[in-house]
Amino acid sequence: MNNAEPDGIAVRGVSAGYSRRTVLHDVTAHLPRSGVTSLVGPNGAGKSTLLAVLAGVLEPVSGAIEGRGPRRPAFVMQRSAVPDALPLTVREAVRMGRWADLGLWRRPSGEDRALVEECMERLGVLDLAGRQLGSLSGGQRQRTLVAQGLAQRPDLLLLDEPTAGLDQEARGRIADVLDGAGREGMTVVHATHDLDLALRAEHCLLLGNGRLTAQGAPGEVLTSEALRQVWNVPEPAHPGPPSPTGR
Ligand SMILES: Nc1ncnc2c1ncn2[C@@H]1O[C@H](COP(=O)(O)OP(=O)(O)OP(=O)(O)O)[C@@H](O)[C@H]1O
Repeated sequence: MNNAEPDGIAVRGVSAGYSRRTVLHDVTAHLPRSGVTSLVGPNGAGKSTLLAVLAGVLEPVSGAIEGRGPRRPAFVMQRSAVPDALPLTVREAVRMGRWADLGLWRRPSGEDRALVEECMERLGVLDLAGRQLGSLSGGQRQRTLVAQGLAQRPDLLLLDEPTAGLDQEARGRIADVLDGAGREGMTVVHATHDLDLALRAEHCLLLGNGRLTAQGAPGEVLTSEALRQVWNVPEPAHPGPPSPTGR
């Protein structure tokens, strides 16, 4: 399935922004192929902007992305970016994930239909297949959007805060699905404020103020010292509670 460069995806000196405002500055990073990378950083650090550049929907001002592979990346946006009133059922929304491969005229094959059912099943929304998106809870809608991303069978699966506002069970299910997608050969990149999810990834990029602060194994990158620095939190006068990484 995965036709990206064997070494993964290279982000080379990427600067990007909106109108004349540059918000991402000279980011050089490596995203390992067939695995999960988490993007961590405070609000406004540039995580969504980097995802948009990786997705190819935002042209960088300078620099380049190499090794994305020939297939169009799948970009699962924050569920708040999807209008509530979209008149679609869950099954129709997940089916839309097949559109890029089908083109305008080809009807979905049995294989396409089976893939749609499988993706709904993996995200636990099969029993909601006939429900309108607008009638779902936030977590159910989020799981539907992830199912739509998976149904695209991308080389590169990008997700913006896929577990935001979800309960423990739904977070665990999405984390399992992302791990599975990585094992199946997809390169998965997600922006998150969920440190547990970030720590489950194979690789992690820490962004602060539009710049890459650190990259590597999440347990090495997400130290309490590094998190304090990018979040601009002063050193505690007395030793505080241990960080999630225990470092
Ligand atoms: N469409 C846009 N037009 C103009 N500025 C934008 C746009 N999207 C984001 N920005 C600005 O770019 C900067 C980086 O935003 P971005 O959404 O990439 O950060 P983030 O790390 O994803 O934040 P969060 O954790 O809050 O989602 C912010 O200062 C933001 O205000």
